[in-house]
Amino acid sequence: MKNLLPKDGDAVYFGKVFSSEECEFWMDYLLREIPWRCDEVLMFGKTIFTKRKVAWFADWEMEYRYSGKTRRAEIFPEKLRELKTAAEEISGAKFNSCLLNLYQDGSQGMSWHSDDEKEMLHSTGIAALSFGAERKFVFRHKITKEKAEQVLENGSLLLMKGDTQKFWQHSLPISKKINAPRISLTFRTVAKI
Ligand SMILES: O=C(O)CCC(=O)C(=O)O
Ligand SMILES: [Fe+2]
Repeated sequence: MKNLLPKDGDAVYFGKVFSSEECEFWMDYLLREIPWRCDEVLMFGKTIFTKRKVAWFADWEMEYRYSGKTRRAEIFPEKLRELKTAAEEISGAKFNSCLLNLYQDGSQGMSWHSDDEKEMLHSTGIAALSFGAERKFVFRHKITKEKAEQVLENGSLLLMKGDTQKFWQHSLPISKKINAPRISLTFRTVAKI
């Protein structure tokens, strides 16, 4: 367990928290059972559809804002709660929602951003579980432009908390060498509105 950031935030990498068998089970389950769809995001005032696919779940049918758009989350499927419970037990925090991301291969990634929507309660942080292909995850300080990176392993957990979103952006860079899918589950706490 280590903090990946030299200052202004806590990004704790727990490494692998699931066995290979568990990873295989979850990858298969998530690919088959999640209603994946392309995401709509606002880019320079225009709506675009992402190559990456997403799904949102929450404890109740909540509305939330992400990337300039208001969406509605579906209720957590019972099975998926097992992953939420695991993320909560390991991180010691509680979450009420989850954004799942599916990257079919290394041609799909996520550009620089902070998860700093005002409805997000930052005290608990964001816990990200990774399954499938190993991908590099990079942090960049908003002022000094310092960088920190970590390869997110199959079955690993990353917890971003404290001032991380305030001072750092993060991204999942494209890597043409990778031709297997990766799924991330990013557990969050959204304020009731
Ligand atoms: O896929 C990842 O690990 C990162 C996802 C992310 O940054 C997000 O969902 O906000
Ligand atoms: Fe993010």
